[in-house]
Amino acid sequence: MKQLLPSFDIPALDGGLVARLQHRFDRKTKPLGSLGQLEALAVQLGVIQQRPDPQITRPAMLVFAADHGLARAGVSPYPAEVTPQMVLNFLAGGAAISVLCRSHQMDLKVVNAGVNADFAPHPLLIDRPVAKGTANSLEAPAMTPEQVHQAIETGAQIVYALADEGVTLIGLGEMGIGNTSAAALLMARLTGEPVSACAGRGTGLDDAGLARKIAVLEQVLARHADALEPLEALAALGGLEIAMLVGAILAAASRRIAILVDGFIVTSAVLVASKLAPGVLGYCIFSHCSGEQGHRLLLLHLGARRPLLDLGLRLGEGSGAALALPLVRSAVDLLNQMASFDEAGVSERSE
Ligand SMILES: Cc1cc2ncn([C@H]3O[C@H](COP(=O)(O)O)[C@@H](O)[C@H]3O)c2cc1C
Ligand SMILES: O=C(O)c1cccnc1
Repeated sequence: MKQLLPSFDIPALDGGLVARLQHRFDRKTKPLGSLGQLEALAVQLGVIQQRPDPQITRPAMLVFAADHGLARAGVSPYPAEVTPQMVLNFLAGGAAISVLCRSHQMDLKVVNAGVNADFAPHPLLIDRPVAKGTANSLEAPAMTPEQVHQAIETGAQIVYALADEGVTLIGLGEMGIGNTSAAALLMARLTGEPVSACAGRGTGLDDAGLARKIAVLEQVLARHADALEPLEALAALGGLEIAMLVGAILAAASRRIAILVDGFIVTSAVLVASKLAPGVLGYCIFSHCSGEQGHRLLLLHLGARRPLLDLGLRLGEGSGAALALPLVRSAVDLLNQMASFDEAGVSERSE
Protein backbone atom coordinates (compact mmCIF):
# COMPACT_ATOMS: atom_id res chain seq x y z
CA MET A 1 0.00 0.00 0.00
CA LYS A 2 3.08 2.23 0.29
CA GLN A 3 2.70 3.50 -3.29
CA LEU A 4 -0.59 5.07 -2.23
CA LEU A 5 1.24 7.47 0.05
CA PRO A 6 1.79 10.86 -1.58
CA SER A 7 5.46 11.76 -1.39
CA PHE A 8 6.68 13.96 1.44
CA ASP A 9 10.17 15.35 1.72
CA ILE A 10 10.82 15.98 5.43
CA PRO A 11 13.90 18.20 5.92
CA ALA A 12 16.40 16.78 8.42
CA LEU A 13 16.93 19.10 11.38
CA ASP A 14 20.40 20.63 11.78
CA GLY A 15 22.03 19.35 14.98
CA GLY A 16 24.73 22.05 14.84
CA LEU A 17 22.04 24.69 15.06
CA VAL A 18 20.83 23.18 18.35
CA ALA A 19 24.19 23.95 19.95
CA ARG A 20 24.28 27.50 18.51
CA LEU A 21 20.75 28.32 19.68
CA GLN A 22 21.39 26.83 23.12
CA HIS A 23 24.55 28.96 23.35
CA ARG A 24 22.46 32.03 22.53
CA PHE A 25 20.10 31.13 25.39
CA ASP A 26 23.04 30.39 27.72
CA ARG A 27 24.30 33.99 27.25
CA LYS A 28 21.01 35.44 28.56
CA THR A 29 20.87 37.08 32.00
CA LYS A 30 19.81 34.06 34.04
CA PRO A 31 21.46 31.11 35.73
CA LEU A 32 22.40 28.44 33.20
CA GLY A 33 19.41 26.24 32.30
CA SER A 34 17.06 28.08 34.64
CA LEU A 35 14.25 28.38 32.10
CA GLY A 36 14.02 24.60 32.04
CA GLN A 37 11.93 23.09 29.27
CA LEU A 38 11.20 26.52 27.78
CA GLU A 39 14.81 26.66 26.60
CA ALA A 40 14.54 23.41 24.65
CA LEU A 41 11.22 24.59 23.26
CA ALA A 42 12.62 27.85 21.87
CA VAL A 43 15.65 25.98 20.52
CA GLN A 44 13.32 23.48 18.81
CA LEU A 45 11.43 26.34 17.12
CA GLY A 46 14.69 27.91 15.98
CA VAL A 47 15.95 24.61 14.56
CA ILE A 48 12.65 23.98 12.78
CA GLN A 49 12.73 27.46 11.24
CA GLN A 50 16.52 27.50 10.77
CA ARG A 51 16.89 30.92 12.33
CA PRO A 52 18.36 32.30 15.59
CA ASP A 53 15.19 34.31 16.24
CA PRO A 54 12.21 31.97 15.63
CA GLN A 55 8.86 33.63 15.04
CA ILE A 56 5.30 32.41 15.56
CA THR A 57 3.22 33.91 12.80
CA ARG A 58 -0.48 33.36 12.14
CA PRO A 59 -0.88 30.30 14.44
CA ALA A 60 -3.76 28.18 13.22
CA MET A 61 -5.82 25.41 14.82
CA LEU A 62 -7.13 22.66 12.55
CA VAL A 63 -9.88 20.48 14.02
CA PHE A 64 -10.56 17.43 11.85
CA ALA A 65 -13.99 15.83 12.32
CA ALA A 66 -15.32 12.47 11.15
CA ASP A 67 -17.70 9.69 12.10
CA HIS A 68 -16.80 6.11 12.98
CA GLY A 69 -18.71 2.96 12.00
CA LEU A 70 -17.27 1.33 15.09
CA ALA A 71 -19.37 3.71 17.23
CA ARG A 72 -22.29 1.36 16.38
CA ALA A 73 -20.57 -1.31 18.52
CA GLY A 74 -21.27 0.64 21.70
CA VAL A 75 -17.70 1.79 22.42
CA SER A 76 -18.71 5.33 23.44
CA PRO A 77 -21.32 6.48 25.94
CA TYR A 78 -22.39 9.27 23.53
CA PRO A 79 -24.37 8.85 20.30
CA ALA A 80 -22.72 9.45 16.92
CA GLU A 81 -25.03 12.45 16.27
CA VAL A 82 -22.79 14.42 18.64
CA THR A 83 -20.09 14.61 15.96
CA PRO A 84 -22.06 16.82 13.50
CA GLN A 85 -23.69 18.67 16.39
CA MET A 86 -20.26 19.58 17.76
CA VAL A 87 -19.11 20.68 14.30
CA LEU A 88 -21.97 23.19 14.33
CA ASN A 89 -20.98 24.21 17.86
CA PHE A 90 -17.38 24.83 16.69
CA LEU A 91 -18.68 26.97 13.84
CA ALA A 92 -21.02 28.91 16.15
CA GLY A 93 -18.16 29.63 18.56
CA GLY A 94 -19.55 27.81 21.59
CA ALA A 95 -17.19 24.85 22.02
CA ALA A 96 -14.19 24.68 24.34
CA ILE A 97 -11.82 24.94 21.39
CA SER A 98 -13.71 28.00 20.10
CA VAL A 99 -13.16 29.73 23.44
CA LEU A 100 -9.51 28.71 23.70
CA CYS A 101 -8.73 29.86 20.16
CA ARG A 102 -10.22 33.26 21.02
CA SER A 103 -8.29 33.40 24.31
CA HIS A 104 -5.00 32.65 22.58
CA GLN A 105 -5.52 34.32 19.19
CA MET A 106 -5.45 31.16 17.12
CA ASP A 107 -7.19 31.04 13.80
CA LEU A 108 -9.68 28.14 14.06
CA LYS A 109 -10.53 26.01 11.02
CA VAL A 110 -12.91 23.05 11.23
CA VAL A 111 -12.35 20.33 8.64
CA ASN A 112 -15.16 18.00 7.69
CA ALA A 113 -13.02 14.96 6.98
CA GLY A 114 -15.95 12.54 6.90
CA VAL A 115 -18.92 13.44 9.08
CA ASN A 116 -22.25 11.74 8.46
CA ALA A 117 -24.08 15.02 7.71
CA ASP A 118 -24.17 17.89 5.22
CA PHE A 119 -23.11 21.37 6.23
CA ALA A 120 -23.97 24.79 4.86
CA PRO A 121 -20.93 26.82 3.79
CA HIS A 122 -19.30 28.67 6.68
CA PRO A 123 -16.13 30.79 6.82
CA LEU A 124 -14.54 28.50 9.44
CA LEU A 125 -15.49 25.27 7.65
CA ILE A 126 -13.22 23.41 5.25
CA ASP A 127 -15.71 20.95 3.77
CA ARG A 128 -13.64 18.12 2.27
CA PRO A 129 -15.38 14.85 3.30
CA VAL A 130 -13.89 11.64 1.92
CA ALA A 131 -17.00 9.66 2.93
CA LYS A 132 -19.87 9.93 5.40
CA GLY A 133 -17.95 8.10 8.10
CA THR A 134 -15.92 4.89 8.16
CA ALA A 135 -17.13 1.32 7.92
CA ASN A 136 -17.49 -0.60 11.18
CA SER A 137 -14.05 -2.18 11.67
CA LEU A 138 -15.67 -5.14 13.45
CA GLU A 139 -17.05 -6.11 10.04
CA ALA A 140 -14.70 -4.65 7.41
CA PRO A 141 -11.64 -2.42 7.08
CA ALA A 142 -12.65 1.05 8.31
CA MET A 143 -11.41 2.62 5.06
CA THR A 144 -10.36 1.53 1.60
CA PRO A 145 -6.78 2.22 0.51
CA GLU A 146 -8.14 4.88 -1.86
CA GLN A 147 -9.97 6.64 0.97
CA VAL A 148 -6.80 6.64 3.09
CA HIS A 149 -4.85 8.10 0.18
CA GLN A 150 -7.48 10.78 -0.45
CA ALA A 151 -7.65 11.70 3.24
CA ILE A 152 -3.86 11.99 3.57
CA GLU A 153 -3.70 14.05 0.38
CA THR A 154 -6.51 16.35 1.56
CA GLY A 155 -4.94 16.88 5.01
CA ALA A 156 -1.68 17.76 3.28
CA GLN A 157 -3.32 20.19 0.84
CA ILE A 158 -5.02 22.02 3.72
CA VAL A 159 -1.68 22.50 5.47
CA TYR A 160 0.12 23.54 2.26
CA ALA A 161 -2.52 26.27 1.80
CA LEU A 162 -1.86 27.51 5.35
CA ALA A 163 1.91 27.43 4.74
CA ASP A 164 1.40 29.59 1.65
CA GLU A 165 -0.51 32.10 3.83
CA GLY A 166 2.49 32.43 6.19
CA VAL A 167 1.37 30.12 9.00
CA THR A 168 4.46 28.90 10.91
CA LEU A 169 2.76 26.88 13.66
CA ILE A 170 -0.35 24.71 13.65
CA GLY A 171 -2.31 23.16 16.46
CA LEU A 172 -4.05 19.89 15.63
CA GLY A 173 -7.33 18.70 17.10
CA GLU A 174 -10.15 16.29 16.29
CA MET A 175 -13.80 15.47 16.83
CA GLY A 176 -15.39 12.08 16.22
CA ILE A 177 -17.49 9.97 18.52
CA GLY A 178 -15.73 6.61 18.88
CA ASN A 179 -12.29 7.91 17.97
CA THR A 180 -10.57 7.00 21.25
CA SER A 181 -11.27 3.42 20.09
CA ALA A 182 -9.68 3.96 16.67
CA ALA A 183 -6.68 5.61 18.34
CA ALA A 184 -6.32 2.77 20.86
CA LEU A 185 -6.47 0.20 18.04
CA LEU A 186 -3.69 1.98 16.14
CA MET A 187 -1.62 2.22 19.29
CA ALA A 188 -2.06 -1.48 20.09
CA ARG A 189 -1.22 -2.57 16.55
CA LEU A 190 1.76 -0.27 15.97
CA THR A 191 3.36 -0.45 19.43
CA GLY A 192 2.47 -4.04 20.37
CA GLU A 193 1.04 -2.93 23.71
CA PRO A 194 -2.00 -4.91 24.96
CA VAL A 195 -5.42 -3.36 24.30
CA SER A 196 -5.96 -3.00 28.04
CA ALA A 197 -2.99 -0.58 28.17
CA CYS A 198 -4.23 1.41 25.17
CA ALA A 199 -8.00 1.71 25.65
CA GLY A 200 -9.49 4.12 28.16
CA ARG A 201 -12.81 5.51 29.28
CA GLY A 202 -12.97 8.07 26.44
CA THR A 203 -15.93 10.36 27.08
CA GLY A 204 -16.69 8.60 30.37
CA LEU A 205 -17.36 4.86 30.15
CA ASP A 206 -17.90 3.14 33.48
CA ASP A 207 -16.04 -0.04 34.44
CA ALA A 208 -18.49 -2.33 32.62
CA GLY A 209 -18.41 -0.07 29.54
CA LEU A 210 -14.61 -0.08 29.49
CA ALA A 211 -14.52 -3.88 29.77
CA ARG A 212 -16.95 -4.09 26.81
CA LYS A 213 -14.85 -1.62 24.80
CA ILE A 214 -11.68 -3.65 25.42
CA ALA A 215 -13.45 -6.86 24.33
CA VAL A 216 -14.72 -5.19 21.14
CA LEU A 217 -11.29 -3.76 20.32
CA GLU A 218 -9.68 -7.18 20.80
CA GLN A 219 -12.15 -8.62 18.32
CA VAL A 220 -11.37 -5.86 15.83
CA LEU A 221 -7.63 -6.48 16.14
CA ALA A 222 -8.12 -10.22 15.63
CA ARG A 223 -10.25 -9.58 12.54
CA HIS A 224 -7.50 -7.45 11.00
CA ALA A 225 -4.57 -9.52 12.22
CA ASP A 226 -2.78 -9.12 8.87
CA ALA A 227 -2.96 -5.29 8.80
CA LEU A 228 0.55 -4.80 10.16
CA GLU A 229 2.07 -2.04 8.04
CA PRO A 230 1.26 1.51 9.16
CA LEU A 231 -0.95 2.38 6.16
CA GLU A 232 -2.71 -0.99 6.29
CA ALA A 233 -3.32 -0.54 10.02
CA LEU A 234 -4.59 2.99 9.40
CA ALA A 235 -7.02 1.73 6.75
CA ALA A 236 -8.27 -1.24 8.78
CA LEU A 237 -8.49 0.39 12.20
CA GLY A 238 -8.32 4.17 11.90
CA GLY A 239 -10.62 7.01 10.98
CA LEU A 240 -10.95 9.61 8.28
CA GLU A 241 -9.99 12.44 10.65
CA ILE A 242 -6.96 10.42 11.82
CA ALA A 243 -5.89 9.81 8.22
CA MET A 244 -6.25 13.53 7.41
CA LEU A 245 -4.24 14.32 10.54
CA VAL A 246 -1.48 12.02 9.25
CA GLY A 247 -1.41 14.00 5.99
CA ALA A 248 -1.43 17.29 7.88
CA ILE A 249 1.49 16.18 10.08
CA LEU A 250 3.59 14.97 7.13
CA ALA A 251 2.87 18.15 5.16
CA ALA A 252 3.59 20.46 8.09
CA ALA A 253 6.97 18.85 8.69
CA SER A 254 7.78 19.04 4.98
CA ARG A 255 7.16 22.84 5.11
CA ARG A 256 9.05 23.34 8.40
CA ILE A 257 5.85 24.18 10.28
CA ALA A 258 5.87 23.45 14.03
CA ILE A 259 3.08 21.12 15.13
CA LEU A 260 1.35 21.48 18.49
CA VAL A 261 0.08 17.97 19.16
CA ASP A 262 -3.08 17.66 21.27
CA GLY A 263 -4.27 14.54 23.12
CA PHE A 264 -4.55 10.81 22.63
CA ILE A 265 -6.15 10.77 19.20
CA VAL A 266 -3.87 13.34 17.58
CA THR A 267 -0.89 11.53 19.13
CA SER A 268 -2.07 8.29 17.51
CA ALA A 269 -1.89 10.11 14.15
CA VAL A 270 1.66 11.21 15.03
CA LEU A 271 2.46 7.55 15.73
CA VAL A 272 1.28 6.54 12.25
CA ALA A 273 3.07 9.49 10.59
CA SER A 274 6.29 8.72 12.47
CA LYS A 275 6.20 5.11 11.25
CA LEU A 276 6.00 6.46 7.69
CA ALA A 277 8.57 9.24 8.22
CA PRO A 278 10.42 9.25 11.58
CA GLY A 279 11.68 12.79 10.87
CA VAL A 280 8.25 14.27 11.68
CA LEU A 281 8.92 13.86 15.41
CA GLY A 282 11.39 16.75 15.45
CA TYR A 283 8.60 19.06 14.29
CA CYS A 284 6.15 17.97 17.01
CA ILE A 285 5.60 19.78 20.28
CA PHE A 286 3.71 17.48 22.63
CA SER A 287 1.39 19.94 24.35
CA HIS A 288 0.01 17.82 27.15
CA CYS A 289 -0.59 14.41 28.66
CA SER A 290 -4.27 13.66 28.53
CA GLY A 291 -6.19 11.87 31.25
CA GLU A 292 -7.06 9.17 28.73
CA GLN A 293 -5.54 5.83 29.68
CA GLY A 294 -2.85 5.04 27.15
CA HIS A 295 -1.73 8.56 26.33
CA ARG A 296 1.27 8.64 28.66
CA LEU A 297 2.50 5.27 27.37
CA LEU A 298 1.94 6.36 23.78
CA LEU A 299 3.96 9.53 24.43
CA LEU A 300 6.76 7.38 25.85
CA HIS A 301 6.77 5.26 22.69
CA LEU A 302 7.33 8.50 20.77
CA GLY A 303 10.15 9.60 23.08
CA ALA A 304 8.06 12.40 24.60
CA ARG A 305 8.90 12.06 28.27
CA ARG A 306 7.78 15.53 29.34
CA PRO A 307 4.77 16.94 27.51
CA LEU A 308 4.33 20.61 28.42
CA LEU A 309 1.13 20.34 30.45
CA ASP A 310 -0.46 17.67 32.60
CA LEU A 311 -3.89 19.00 33.51
CA GLY A 312 -6.01 15.86 33.44
CA LEU A 313 -7.73 17.11 30.28
CA ARG A 314 -9.70 14.42 28.46
CA LEU A 315 -11.50 16.44 25.83
CA GLY A 316 -9.61 16.49 22.56
CA GLU A 317 -10.75 19.13 20.00
CA GLY A 318 -7.22 20.61 20.17
CA SER A 319 -7.86 22.01 23.65
CA GLY A 320 -4.47 21.03 25.12
CA ALA A 321 -2.65 22.32 22.05
CA ALA A 322 -4.36 25.72 22.30
CA LEU A 323 -3.59 25.89 26.03
CA ALA A 324 0.11 25.26 25.36
CA LEU A 325 0.48 28.02 22.78
CA PRO A 326 1.19 30.76 25.38
CA LEU A 327 4.11 28.66 26.67
CA VAL A 328 5.54 28.37 23.18
CA ARG A 329 5.09 32.10 22.62
CA SER A 330 6.79 32.84 25.95
CA ALA A 331 9.71 30.55 25.14
CA VAL A 332 10.32 32.27 21.81
CA ASP A 333 9.92 35.77 23.31
CA LEU A 334 12.47 34.95 26.03
CA LEU A 335 15.02 33.77 23.48
CA ASN A 336 14.44 36.79 21.26
CA GLN A 337 14.06 39.57 23.80
CA MET A 338 16.14 38.80 26.90
CA ALA A 339 19.38 40.74 27.25
CA SER A 340 22.67 38.85 27.35
CA PHE A 341 25.18 39.28 30.19
CA ASP A 342 27.28 41.51 27.89
CA GLU A 343 24.34 43.67 26.77
CA ALA A 344 23.04 44.23 30.30
CA GLY A 345 26.42 44.51 32.05
CA VAL A 346 25.48 41.74 34.48
CA SER A 347 28.34 39.83 36.13
CA GLU A 348 28.69 36.17 35.25
CA ARG A 349 29.11 33.16 37.51
CA SER A 350 32.30 33.47 39.54
CA GLU A 351 32.91 29.77 40.32
C1 LIG B 1 -20.11 16.78 23.77
C2 LIG B 1 -18.74 16.25 23.39
C3 LIG B 1 -17.75 17.14 22.96
C4 LIG B 1 -16.49 16.64 22.62
N1 LIG B 1 -15.40 17.25 22.19
C5 LIG B 1 -14.44 16.37 22.03
N2 LIG B 1 -14.88 15.14 22.34
C6 LIG B 1 -14.01 13.98 22.35
O1 LIG B 1 -14.72 12.77 22.61
C7 LIG B 1 -14.75 11.89 21.51
C8 LIG B 1 -13.98 10.64 21.78
O2 LIG B 1 -14.48 9.90 22.85
P1 LIG B 1 -15.21 8.50 22.65
O3 LIG B 1 -14.24 7.60 21.96
O4 LIG B 1 -15.56 8.07 24.04
O5 LIG B 1 -16.44 8.76 21.81
C9 LIG B 1 -14.12 12.65 20.37
O6 LIG B 1 -15.09 13.27 19.62
C10 LIG B 1 -13.23 13.63 21.08
O7 LIG B 1 -12.84 14.70 20.31
C11 LIG B 1 -16.19 15.29 22.71
C12 LIG B 1 -17.17 14.38 23.13
C13 LIG B 1 -18.46 14.86 23.47
C14 LIG B 1 -19.52 13.90 23.93
O1 LIG C 1 -6.90 12.81 24.87
C1 LIG C 1 -7.80 13.04 24.07
O2 LIG C 1 -7.56 13.58 22.98
C2 LIG C 1 -9.22 12.66 24.38
C3 LIG C 1 -9.55 11.98 25.52
C4 LIG C 1 -10.87 11.63 25.76
C5 LIG C 1 -11.83 11.98 24.86
N1 LIG C 1 -11.52 12.63 23.77
C6 LIG C 1 -10.22 12.98 23.51
